[in-house]
Amino acid sequence: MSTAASNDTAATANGSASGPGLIPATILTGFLGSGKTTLLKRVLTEAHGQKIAVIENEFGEENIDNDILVSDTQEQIIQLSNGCVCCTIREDLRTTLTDLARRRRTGELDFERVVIETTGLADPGPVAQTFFMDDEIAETFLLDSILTLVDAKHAGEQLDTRQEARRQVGFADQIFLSKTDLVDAAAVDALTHRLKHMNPRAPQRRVHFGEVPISEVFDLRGFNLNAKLEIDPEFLSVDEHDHGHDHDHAHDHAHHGHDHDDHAGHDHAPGEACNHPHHHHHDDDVKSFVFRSDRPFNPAKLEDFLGAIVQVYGPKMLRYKGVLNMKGTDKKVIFQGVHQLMGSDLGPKWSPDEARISKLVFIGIDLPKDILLQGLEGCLA
Ligand SMILES: Nc1nc2c(ncn2[C@@H]2O[C@H](COP(=O)(O)OP(=O)(O)OP(=O)(O)O)[C@@H](O)[C@H]2O)c(=O)[nH]1
Repeated sequence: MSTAASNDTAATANGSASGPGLIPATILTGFLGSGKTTLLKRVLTEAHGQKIAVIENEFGEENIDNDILVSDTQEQIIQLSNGCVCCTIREDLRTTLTDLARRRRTGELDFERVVIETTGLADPGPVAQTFFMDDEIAETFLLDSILTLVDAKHAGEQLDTRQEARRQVGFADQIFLSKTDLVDAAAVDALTHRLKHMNPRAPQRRVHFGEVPISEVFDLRGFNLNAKLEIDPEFLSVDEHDHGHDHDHAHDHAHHGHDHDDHAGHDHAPGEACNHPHHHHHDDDVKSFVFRSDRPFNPAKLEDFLGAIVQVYGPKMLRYKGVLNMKGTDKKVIFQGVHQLMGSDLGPKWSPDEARISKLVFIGIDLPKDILLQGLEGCLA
């Protein structure tokens, strides 16, 4: 069972966490061997002048499932980059973070941000939730984003067979594709497409042996309520009809391929045989869908509905995020959540010439799309 499922905390508003003085934290995740350490090393080398505390999670799979982030068999290495300080402690993540913050306050340690590299088998959900469930952590740290490395060579099989790999994609605020040098362009395209269906809101970027500008790694504010939503509207309109049926390896490729190709811009006549790798369909359990409406929400109804929904489906709701048109305010309401924890924040005003369209994307495991869409429809004013 996933650790996330054991979290039965009631929905909690987390508000905006972007105040000054908060220490930004980045979660670096990705399946075994996907290139996390390679990327981190590059970033630490490139980040001259920045002091970065790195928390390496070397947790066994059993520990992850039994007790979130407590390791009793292996060391947790907290290491500060740029040759500052290295120390080793054996604690859970919360204690580790609290301790880091305390030592920073007392001047014992000096760092500007924290990177947590999770093990390749970790579900990043509980790691992310640590930042919202503990007041002291929430007052000290700001979860900047979850970065997910995806190994272009092995992701196909990993996503087919490993739920952790799919969850890592579902949680991502930013996806980095590694090892694209080992596969052909069509395979990369197919993977990109698949990942986008699983998580339409995470931008994807190829990285060759971790080479990525530091500006694309830090201060993304991907997890932040006032961050802008990165959803490609065109993609999602394709997604709507594309996901109305089960994907199946046995499907007629030419038929389905046509839908995909319309979107991907690869033209071929309907029914024409096509061996483009897009046409290997996957029944990924991590899926996404979008709610959209030009009618405003009734805030009380919406709160009741979502509160009830997360009680039931929270463990399956990896990420949900949206910009809402709420009755009673002329500001955008930015809403997001992870599992049972959700929060909202007032964003900028709708501009006079802008259509006030609510958009809410859900990324989760076998989510009851119809129940959610109909329920949300019922919350409109
Ligand atoms: N060809 C190729 N190899 C890469 C690339 N990025 C990383 N690698 C190699 O992939 C292997 C695994 O990389 P790591 O950075 O150790 O992966 P990791 O995600 O930290 O691995 P775990 O800690 O085991 O989960 C290493 O041999 C890297 O050199 C890439 O873009 N192309």
